[in-house]
Amino acid sequence: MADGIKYPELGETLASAHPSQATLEALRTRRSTPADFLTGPGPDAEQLQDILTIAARAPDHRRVVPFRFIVFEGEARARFGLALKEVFVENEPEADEARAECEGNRFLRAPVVVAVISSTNPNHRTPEWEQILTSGAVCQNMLLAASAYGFAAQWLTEWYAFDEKALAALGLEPGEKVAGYVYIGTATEDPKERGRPDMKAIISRWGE
Ligand SMILES: Cc1cc2nc3c(=O)[nH]c(=O)nc-3n(C[C@H](O)[C@H](O)[C@H](O)COP(=O)(O)O)c2cc1C
Repeated sequence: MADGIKYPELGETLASAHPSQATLEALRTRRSTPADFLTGPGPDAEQLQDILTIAARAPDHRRVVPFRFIVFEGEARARFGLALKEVFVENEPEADEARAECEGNRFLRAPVVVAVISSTNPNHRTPEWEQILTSGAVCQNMLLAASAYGFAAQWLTEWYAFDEKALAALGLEPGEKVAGYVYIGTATEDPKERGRPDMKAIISRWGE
């Protein structure tokens, strides 16, 4: 646990709400930063531990904990990249070397990459659908915690979240899936606002 960071004890009474204009403003203006626009520094060990601990507080029906994290830092990013490159070349033997090199460098785009693994228990009383949703909430919590620490981030899947050989290289157990690779670092360029949902189109009031 990071020095000075206090996590609640089991059974401790907690605030039922956290009124904060700063939080509202951060949520109103939240944006992902594309991985290509990330660089160092990234979170240090204590910050990352806290970011992961916050992410793991996502809503989780009956505390199944249907997720786990695989962290990529330092030279592990390049080492995993070699495995990705190998899979890519096997899948696309016609592709040129520059493209293969690019695939091998994917994890080098950010100082820290966290693979959020959806690891559901299909035999549990909690429907698997709910367990899957928890992993999405974990990823979003991670983005918000990273942002509150001053880091930029992006939640990606890309092809290597779905390729069987890439998943084997990642070390997934049967039935596990990648909910996302969360790239965390410092933005080289601030993002611009993108289109947002037409709220009128997505809100209805039942019975009206
Ligand atoms: C499960 C999931 C997977 C995603 N995978 C990709 C991806 O592979 N490539 C990509 O460009 N964006 C991907 N995105 C979208 C980005 O994370 C991001 O949401 C998008 O760039 C819009 O930016 P915003 O978060 O600021 O709205 C994914 C989002 C989710 C929720």
